[in-house]
Amino acid sequence: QMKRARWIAGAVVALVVAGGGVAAAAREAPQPARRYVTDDAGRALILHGFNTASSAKSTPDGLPELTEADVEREYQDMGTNFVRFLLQWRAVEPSPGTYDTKYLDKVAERIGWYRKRGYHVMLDMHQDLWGNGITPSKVAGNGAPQWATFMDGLPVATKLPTWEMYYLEPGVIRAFDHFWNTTGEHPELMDRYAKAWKAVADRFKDDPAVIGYDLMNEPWGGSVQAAAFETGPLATLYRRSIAEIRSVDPDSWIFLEPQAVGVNWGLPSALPAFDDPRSGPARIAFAPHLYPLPLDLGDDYTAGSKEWVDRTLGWWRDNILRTAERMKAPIVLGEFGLDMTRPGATDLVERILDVTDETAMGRAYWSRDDGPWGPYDKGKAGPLVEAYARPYPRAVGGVPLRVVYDEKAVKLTITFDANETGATEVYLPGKSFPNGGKASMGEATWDAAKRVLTVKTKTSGRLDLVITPR
Ligand SMILES: CN(C)c1ccc(C(=O)NC[C@H]2N[C@H](CO)[C@@H](O)[C@@H]2O)cc1
Repeated sequence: QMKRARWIAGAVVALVVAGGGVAAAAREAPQPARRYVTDDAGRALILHGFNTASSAKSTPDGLPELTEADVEREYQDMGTNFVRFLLQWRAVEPSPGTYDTKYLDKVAERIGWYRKRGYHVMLDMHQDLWGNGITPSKVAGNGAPQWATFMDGLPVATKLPTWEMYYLEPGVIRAFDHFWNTTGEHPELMDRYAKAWKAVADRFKDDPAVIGYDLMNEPWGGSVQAAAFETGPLATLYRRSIAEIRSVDPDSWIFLEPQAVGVNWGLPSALPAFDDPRSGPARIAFAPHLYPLPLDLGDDYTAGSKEWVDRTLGWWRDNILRTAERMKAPIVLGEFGLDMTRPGATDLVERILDVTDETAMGRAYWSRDDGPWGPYDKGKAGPLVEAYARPYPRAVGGVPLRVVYDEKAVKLTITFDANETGATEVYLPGKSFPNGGKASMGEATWDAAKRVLTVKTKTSGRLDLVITPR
């Protein structure tokens, strides 16, 4: 019966998505704008990594279960260069206006493990369902501290068939309504959140590994939804947080997410453009998530439903590009992922990696945790390791136009408009590039320990840099 109910719900939502998709398809398919998150030298970065880690949602200290050896293994196996590192507001600010420097020290220690290996760290103020305090037994929810949780005695079930349904519980809606000031009774909460970001930015503004801040994970508007939410209270929170961050940190990138519901599946976001009060070009990026609806409804990326998934991927791509164009922002796909034991899972990961390559998006897989979704399950490498260990340009000395990896020919082609920002660095996995790689132009240096080929090319003109095995 439950499955039937889910199907009916899914059919309704699929019609909405189809409607959205048809409407979107009726318009000109948008082209990637070739905007990138850049490093201090101005090189375009292709961010390729994981969310680390979901375990942070429930650990008492709000830190992910992670060792430096885990970071080393990830680098050796997959050559990633990026991590979306989960923070918890409850740990940053255990009581109003008091910031836990010991927690931030422990975060800094973990960032150090990534810094040693050349990673870029995006700090994610993570929440799901508001906070751990939405149920007395803490069975669901993470992120917000207890002192910021006001449910006015409204009920929250202690057992629901799926975790997402907690978002509809009266007590959870009320907690969000107070935070967004929809009730008008707690205007201080948004300000506290923005100032918590100021405290984090003040701590990490000079850390060369910290690329920036993902202001809120999968925002949920409570009683206010869709465009009213994204252009209303969500935009207000982002503007206030940007101002607080920029009051101490002029240079880190700021990553803004749309609302999760609908947009994760392919519906358009109404997120507006945001000013960046820094001297120099804006450093504000758009950071959506991608979870194809047919998979959320229990389908696999196989047989008949593969076509549907590909259609929703097309709508998602077009709508994300339209929002990024409105924002004049580069795109980092903050989350995508699935149970890697499902049929077609590896094909879907490879398809999504191709979409991000074609559209200049960074990407962080959900998630690094041990288990059937992750690269390792009970410590054993699964199919995701090979799929994720693909050759890619970590940094490009110019503006990339196309990145195409021809697996059969073992050939990576990077087309870019060269500039004077520096050399291009390419990660080459051991499986297809056992002895490293060679470049079709410029001066190439192979670092066998890091498995990185650094290519000094001309600093002007449109170049087609082709990398093949040495
Ligand atoms: C009803 N709402 C608001 C809702 C429903 C479903 C998701 C979701 O699947 N999210 C995908 C993944 N992202 C989180 C972590 O950010 C994971 O726990 C989810 O699997 C989000 C929100």
